[in-house]
Amino acid sequence: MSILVENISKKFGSFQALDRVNLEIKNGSLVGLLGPSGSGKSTLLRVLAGLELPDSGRIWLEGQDATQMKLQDREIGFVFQNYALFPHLTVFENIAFGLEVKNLDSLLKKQRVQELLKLMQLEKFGNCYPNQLSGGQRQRVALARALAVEPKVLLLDEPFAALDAKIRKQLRSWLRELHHQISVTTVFVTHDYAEAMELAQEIVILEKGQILQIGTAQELSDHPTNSFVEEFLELNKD
Ligand SMILES: Nc1ncnc2c1ncn2[C@@H]1O[C@H](COP(=O)(O)OP(=O)(O)OP(=O)(O)O)[C@@H](O)[C@H]1O
Repeated sequence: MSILVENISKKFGSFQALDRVNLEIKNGSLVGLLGPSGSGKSTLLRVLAGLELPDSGRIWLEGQDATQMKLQDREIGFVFQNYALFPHLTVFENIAFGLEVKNLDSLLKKQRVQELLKLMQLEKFGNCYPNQLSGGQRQRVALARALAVEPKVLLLDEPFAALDAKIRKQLRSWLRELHHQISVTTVFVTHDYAEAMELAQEIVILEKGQILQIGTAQELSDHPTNSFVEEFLELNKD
């Protein structure tokens, strides 16, 4: 699904979290929102999800005005930094939970969960409980649950931030491969330059609620259009 963000502004009290943001996200792309803490990345993602209403501007999903549409009507999967799995449900049940809202018969549901377990390389863990899994495995379960309903957009808010560097790196290449396989339009938030560089086809740099530059990793590092981008990329290189 394509996404068009048109002149979106959002204030919290007197704080301008988003300031006239315009952004076009093509169907099937993998886009990273990158910027320092407080730059508005999560707010933009939450506005896309319908978890936050903008003060002004519009969100278009596949050409349809979705500005006032609720999360459950947007066909969006959302994954947060902390996996938020149900501890008393098995991996299988956690993934199936996403399907409860759909009126599928139990055989189809079972098949869909099995497919997702396979896709996430978690076949062996269907009967385990979240506390028997590593952080990386839990985050894959969270992704599987988000994908269970076959969303048209996947929104990821710092999905790997709570994990250690090695696992984070593994999950990045795994997510890239997954996106290659399923091509669902994906927008992820990160403050990690390396993560954005390695994962995103297109990187959006935010600062103080505004988009400073949009480009591929190569374009940004070769031609930063202003000194903030240049310094931010330089500072966060390693
Ligand atoms: N619900 C809210 N109420 C009040 N202020 C908020 C709310 N949500 C976000 N903010 C403020 O808006 C600013 C932007 O927040 P946001 O979470 O979008 O930034 P971010 O770029 O994702 O930062 P971080 O990397 O630290 O998560 C922050 O200063 C935050 O305190």
